[in-house]
Amino acid sequence: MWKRLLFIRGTELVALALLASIPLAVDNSYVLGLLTLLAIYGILLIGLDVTVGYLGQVNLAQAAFLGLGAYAAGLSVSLLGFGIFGALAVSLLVGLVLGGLLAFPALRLEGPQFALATLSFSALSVTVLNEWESLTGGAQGLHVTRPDLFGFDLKAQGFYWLCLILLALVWMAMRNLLSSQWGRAFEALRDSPIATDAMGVGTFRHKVAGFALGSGLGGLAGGLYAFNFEYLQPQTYVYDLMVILLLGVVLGGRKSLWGAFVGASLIALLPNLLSNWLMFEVISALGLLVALAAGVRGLMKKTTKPFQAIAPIIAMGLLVGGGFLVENTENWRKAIFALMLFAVVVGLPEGLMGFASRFLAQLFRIDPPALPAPAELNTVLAAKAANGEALLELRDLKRYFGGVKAVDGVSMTVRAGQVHGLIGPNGSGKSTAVNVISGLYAPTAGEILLHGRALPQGSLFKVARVGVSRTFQNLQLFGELTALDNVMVALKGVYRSPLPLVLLGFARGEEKRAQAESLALLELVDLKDQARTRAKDLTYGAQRFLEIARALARKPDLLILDEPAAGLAHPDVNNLVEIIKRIRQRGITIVLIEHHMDVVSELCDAVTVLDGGQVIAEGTPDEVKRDPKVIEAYLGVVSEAEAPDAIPSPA
Ligand SMILES: Nc1ncnc2c1ncn2[C@@H]1O[C@H](COP(=O)(O)OP(=O)(O)OP(=O)(O)O)[C@@H](O)[C@H]1O
Repeated sequence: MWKRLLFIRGTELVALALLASIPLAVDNSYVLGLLTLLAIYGILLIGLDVTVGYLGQVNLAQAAFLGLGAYAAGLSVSLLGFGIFGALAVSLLVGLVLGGLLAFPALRLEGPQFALATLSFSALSVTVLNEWESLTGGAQGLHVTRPDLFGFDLKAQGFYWLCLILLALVWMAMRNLLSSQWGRAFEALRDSPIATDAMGVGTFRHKVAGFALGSGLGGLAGGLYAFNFEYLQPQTYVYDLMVILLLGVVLGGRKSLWGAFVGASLIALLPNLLSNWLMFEVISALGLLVALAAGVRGLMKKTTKPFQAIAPIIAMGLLVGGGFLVENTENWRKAIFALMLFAVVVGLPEGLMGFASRFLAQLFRIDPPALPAPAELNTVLAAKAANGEALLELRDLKRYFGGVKAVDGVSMTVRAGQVHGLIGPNGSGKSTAVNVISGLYAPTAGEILLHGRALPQGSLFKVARVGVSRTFQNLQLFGELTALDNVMVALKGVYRSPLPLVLLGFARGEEKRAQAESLALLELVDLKDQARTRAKDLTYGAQRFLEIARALARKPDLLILDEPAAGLAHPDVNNLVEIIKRIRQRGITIVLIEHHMDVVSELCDAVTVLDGGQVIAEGTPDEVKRDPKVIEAYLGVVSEAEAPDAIPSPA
C-alpha cells in the first residue's frame, strides 16, 4: 500500500516540482504563457470532468462558466476594487451559484435534453455578456487589470506560480472528494438513479452539488483566465471552445485528474498543433501509433470489436495523410477536432490516461491498497427483535395505471422477524405492490404503515431513509463501480464528515470503517473475494447476491426482495436460500416475492397470494398451497388430485 501511495504522491510531487521549475530553467515568455494556460485549463477540465465523467452528463456550459467567471473577476476588480483573492472568490462563487441554479431545472432532464439545456444556457450567457454593454463593454471587449498580490506586482512568472498553486489545491481537494462517498454517489447516480434513491442517497442533491462544484471550478478558471489575458470578449466562450473542452476531457480520460491534466495540455497546445505543420504531423502520427497499439492489443486479447479497433486507425490515418494534402491545417480545425473526438470516443473510451494507467500498473506492478479486515457482522447488522409484532401494514392499498387495477385493495400485515412471501401468477400485482411500498410509485389510495406510523409515499429516497430497503426484479446495480463500492454507496451510519473536512482529506478514517463494514456484508453473501470486481463483470448470480448485500447496507428493518431467484441456476438458488436464512437470523424482516414454490416453502413463515391485484389467500406456505383459489389462479383448474403441491415452480 505504501509503495502505491508513494508512487502516486511521488509522481504528483515530481510533476508539480517540474512544472514549477520550468520558468527558472527556460526564460521564454511564450513557454510561460503555455504553462499558465495549462494550469488554468487544468482547473477548468477537472471541473468539467465532475459533470461529464462522474455524473455522466453531456455538459456544454463549461465554456460559459469560464466566461462568466472571467467577467465576474474583472468587474469585481474594476467596479468593487477587490484584490486578486477576493476577485477569484467571486468568480468561484458565481460559478457555484449559477451552476447550482442551472442544475435545478436542467438535471431533471436526461441525455440530449440536458445537453440542450446547457447549450441554451451558454447561448444566453454569451448574449447577456454581449448585449449588456454598459457593464461588459459588449463586443468591444473589457480590459481587466491584474491586481497585485499583497503589494507585490505579479509578473507573468509569479502569476503562473499562483495558477499552479491553485491547480495543486484544486487537485488535492477534488481527489479527496471524488474518492469519498460523494464521488461514489456521483458515479452511482450515473449508473442507476433509481437505485441511488432507493439506497437513501439523494439523487437530486448530489446531481446539483456535483454540477455546482464543476461549474464553480469553471468560474475560478475564468477568474484566472481574465487576469492572464487582461482582455475579455464574449465571443471567446462559444461553440469552438465547448467542443475543445469536451475533447480535452474525453481524450485525456474521464474520471481522472491526470486525464484532465493531459486534456488541458492538449487544449493549451492545440493552437500550436494546428499552426505548426511538423508538430501536427508528429502528434497525428503518435495518435496513429496509439490507435494501432490499442487496436491490435484489443483484437489479440479479444476485448475489442473489429470496428472499435479499425475506425480510430482510419481516423488517425486520415489526419496524418490529410496533413500532406491540405495547405493550411488551421482552416480544417473543426474537421480535425471531429476526427480526433471520433477516434477517442470509439477507440479509447477510457481516454489516454485510462489506456496508459493500465500499462503503468503492469509495468510497475502497483498493487491496489490493501483492504481492512471485515468488521464483526454483529456491529454492522445489530440483531433486531423478532417479536412478531406488526411491522408493515397495508390497508386497502390501491394502485391503478389508467384502467389497469394493478393493485386493487390489498390489506396485509408483515410481522417483525418473519419472512413473508408475496406470491401470485404473472401480472397479479406483486411488483407493483412493492414498488408502491418502497416509494417508486405513489399509491392511488390506501395506507402503508411501518411500526404503526405512515410510511412516506412516492419517494424511494424518503422510504429508504426510514428503514425499508429493496432489491429489484430487473437488476439495478452500479455497473461501473466495484462490488465493494456498490455496498459502500448504500452504507448507513458511517459517513458523518461535513464537506469541508472531506475536501481537506479528513474523512479517511470513516472510509476505512465503511470498507470494513461493507466487506462484512459482502462476506455474508459470499462475495468478499470479489470485492474489487466491477459489478458489471460479476456473474449473474453474483450480481443478484450483490444487490442483496447493497440493500443490507441500509441496515434496514424491512428488506424487500423482488424475485431474487429469477434467472438463477440451481446451485445459486440453494446459495440464495442460505443467504436469506442468514439474514433472517439477524432479525431482519423480509418480504419475498418469489415464483419458486420450493424456495417459498423453505423460507416463508407466512404467505400472501395475489391475483388480479387482490389478496386471494393468506396463511402458511402449506395452507396456501392447498387453497383451491390459489390452485385455480395458477392452473386455471381446481382438482383434488392436483393439490396439495400443484403450484408450478419455474424450471
Ligand atoms: N408502469 C405500469 N404502467 C401500466 N401498467 C402497469 C405498470 N406496471 C405494472 N402494470 C400492470 O399492472 C399489472 C400488475 O403488474 P405487476 O408487474 O405488478 O405484476 P407481478 O405480479 O409483479 O408480475 P410478474 O410476476 O410477471 O412480475 C399488470 O397487468 C401490468 O401490466
